[in-house]
This record gives sequence, C-alpha cells and structure tokens, in this order.
Amino acid sequence: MDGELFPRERTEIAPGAVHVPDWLGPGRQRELLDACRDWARPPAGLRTVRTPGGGTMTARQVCLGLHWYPYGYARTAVDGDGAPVKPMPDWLAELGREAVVAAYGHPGADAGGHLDTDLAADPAAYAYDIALINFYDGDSRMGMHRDAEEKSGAPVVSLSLGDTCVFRFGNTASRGRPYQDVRLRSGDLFVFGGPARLAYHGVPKVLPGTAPPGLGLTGRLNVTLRVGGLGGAPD
Ligand SMILES: O=C(O)CCC(=O)C(=O)O
Ligand SMILES: [Fe+2]
Repeated sequence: MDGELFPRERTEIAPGAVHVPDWLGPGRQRELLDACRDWARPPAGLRTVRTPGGGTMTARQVCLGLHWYPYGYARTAVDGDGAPVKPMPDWLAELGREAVVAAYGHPGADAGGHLDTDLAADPAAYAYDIALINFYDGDSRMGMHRDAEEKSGAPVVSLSLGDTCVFRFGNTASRGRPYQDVRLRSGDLFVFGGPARLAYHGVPKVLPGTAPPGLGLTGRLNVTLRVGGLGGAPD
C-alpha cells in the first residue's frame, strides 16, 4: 500500500466490474511471479502473438489449461511451438474462486449483490480452467477488445504484478467512449462479470519503473483467469 494518505478502496467501476486494490500481499505476489517465470519457459512458453491482419501484439503471452490464439482456443500452442498447453493448477483455479468472492461478496452475486441465478445454479461455472498470462515491457500496450472466445458467462478475474498500468474499461457496444481509466498496480484484482462480462477493455499504457522494489520484476505481468465452458474438445 506504499503508506499513502488515503488507502485505495474497492470500487465498482461499472455494474459487474470491480477493482479490489492490494488484494495480493507481497508474499502471494512473489509466489505468483515465480510461477509465471516457470510457465513462461518452453515448451508452450511465452510467445509473440500474431494477429490475422499481419500485426503482432506487443504484450507477449503464455497460456495454461487451454491455449488462446486469435481468435479461439486449442489444446496445443498452435501459433507457437505446437507443444501441449501447460495444465491449469488447482491452486490457481481456487484463487479465481476466491477472487470472485472478494469482488462480489459471494459466488453467484454480481457487484450489486444480486444473485445471478444462472451462475449460482451451476457451481461448475466457477471451475476456472484457463489462464492467460501477458507480459508487458515498457512499450507494450493492449488494444481495446472483448474476451469473447469463452462459452461460459463466469466472470473474468484479472491479477496484476509489477509495473502499474492504465487499464481502460469501456462498454459492451463499442471500443470507444464511455470508458473509465483505472490504474492497476502490483497485487490489484479486477473482476468483470455479469453485465460487464463482454465489455471492451485494454491497456493503453504501462508506467515503467513503478513496480514494488522488493518484487524483482521489471515490466508488468497480468494473469487473467477464465472459465472456458468449452466442453471436452476444442480442436
Ligand atoms: O493486461 C491486462 O490488464 C488485460 C489483459 C487482457 O485484457 C486479456 O488478457 O485479455
Ligand atoms: Fe481481455
């Protein structure tokens, strides 16, 4: 928390979208960072993602559970070295469920505390089975997009490590306004589900040199946890 005058508070950015500052303490941040370093190694390690238009994403990425590529999921790193994707660890799936509870109060509730009956009736909807880990160096960004390749409506859980970024959270209709810019710092949690699940979002800027000095990371890592709802067999 860096001893600031006013501690940052849990904030509902839009219905269903909640920012929980400082959710992971320094010890858990370091554990997650160590795990990310292992996952980033080959096979099926960190890669540069090429978009169908011929561009490349500036954030490099590694996946767990299922491999995301523009724009679908596979069991192998189809746009990387072709190796089987690394498994999603149980502890990370559990962290996803804990995050939803921290953001919404209890599973199945949206940020206003209203029961989402679809999700509450189907606890398996909270079986987080996919993680996308994005690594941003000082010049990396991520354009406005929706996380739309999943078939489940379960909330997306986002955990940030290292440098602070500007996270832009928009609306479900277009990449443009209205949107809100939120600073995500190391240890922050952001959850978007319910009416915000398919909102456009992106990372216009990373603020180099803002990582906690004790963490040992230059740049920014973001881990998003998702429920695929894809059944047994995407291609
Ligand atoms: O880096 C972030 O905070 C957002 C990442 C993201 O939107 C994604 O992985 O789909
Ligand atoms: Fe996203």
